[in-house]
Amino acid sequence: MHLSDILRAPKAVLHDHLDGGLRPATIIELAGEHGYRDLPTEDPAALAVWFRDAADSGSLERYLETFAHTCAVMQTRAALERVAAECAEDLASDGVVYAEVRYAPEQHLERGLTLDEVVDAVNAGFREGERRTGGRITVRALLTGMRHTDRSLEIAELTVAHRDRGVAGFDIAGGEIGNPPSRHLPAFQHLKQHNCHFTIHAGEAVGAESIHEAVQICGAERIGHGVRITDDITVHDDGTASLGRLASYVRDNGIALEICPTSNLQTGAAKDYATHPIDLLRRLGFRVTLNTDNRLVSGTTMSREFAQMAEAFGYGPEVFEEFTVAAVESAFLPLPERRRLISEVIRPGYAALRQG
Ligand SMILES: O=c1[nH]cnc2c1ncn2[C@@H]1O[C@H](CO)[C@@H](O)[C@H]1O
Ligand SMILES: [Zn+2]
Repeated sequence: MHLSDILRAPKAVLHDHLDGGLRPATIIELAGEHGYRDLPTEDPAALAVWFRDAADSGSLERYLETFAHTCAVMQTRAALERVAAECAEDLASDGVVYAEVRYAPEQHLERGLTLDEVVDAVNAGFREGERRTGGRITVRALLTGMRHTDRSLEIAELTVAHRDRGVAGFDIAGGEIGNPPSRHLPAFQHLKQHNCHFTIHAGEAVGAESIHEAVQICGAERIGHGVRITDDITVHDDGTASLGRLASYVRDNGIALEICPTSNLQTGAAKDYATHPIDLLRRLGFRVTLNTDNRLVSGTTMSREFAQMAEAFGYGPEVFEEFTVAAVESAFLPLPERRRLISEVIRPGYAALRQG
């Protein structure tokens, strides 16, 4: 598949962090405005390389340290609006037609904004970005609770309060080791009580037990990463595979896995593209979606993830159409909107690609 076709293909991303995807030049400008002096360099190209290299350590904790610089410059209404608008523009120019973009409101309070003001600012930025692209993209926010802090219930309440106004669901993120999903059970119970959507980062730095908690104790509808579901899958010498009870449950219930290959290589959740579990999971019938995680920190785009997977596994447009349809089917959007996106945007887009 040619890069131009990959760029043109309609894409949907369910797992993309707002604070992991800033334009390097914007970080530098905002740092100037905020009086933030701790950036490792003031050259945009060098800054992009710095993020990717610093995050490429094989450890999730080290990967997450780089976010101190992006969060530092996302502390005012104007900065949040700008970053969100640019995020929508950048995704749209990469061919993304639907995006769920997540961030942790609690990380943007250093200069006096309230949680509600943070959410309003980011939403205003997304609306502005959608408008600038002429409506080529629809963006929804997911609000993230940080797993090492104690604000998840508050963020779950914030999610319920802002739903139907640009916020589609909730997530927890941050260091997985020592902070299991069950630690945030009250947040998930609140969301369930209010019929609200949520996904959980699980099975990235910790194995299947984290996914078990996320799905069976907390009730996650989707799993962020989830690659370590392979702990519960045995691949035999003849290439066949046996699934344990948890893997079967996740597959048979169509629980979407928000897979982010490049990020996994940086954090050590996977060894290389060629042996990334995405292909095994897809062949076994899991609901696989392909995602960026952090466009700046992982030095990637949706098109780049597609291209890496095309190279590693020979995927063509059929597989990318399958991933995209799976993503939209698992989106936290009302069903008629999901169906409309699939029948009016995704299917025709891939049909046009096949006709050349
Ligand atoms: O792959 C990941 N695993 C766990 N946490 C992450 C990942 N990527 C980003 N964040 C965390 O989510 C916060 C809100 O967006 C970021 O600040 C970062 O700390
Ligand atoms: Zn993530």
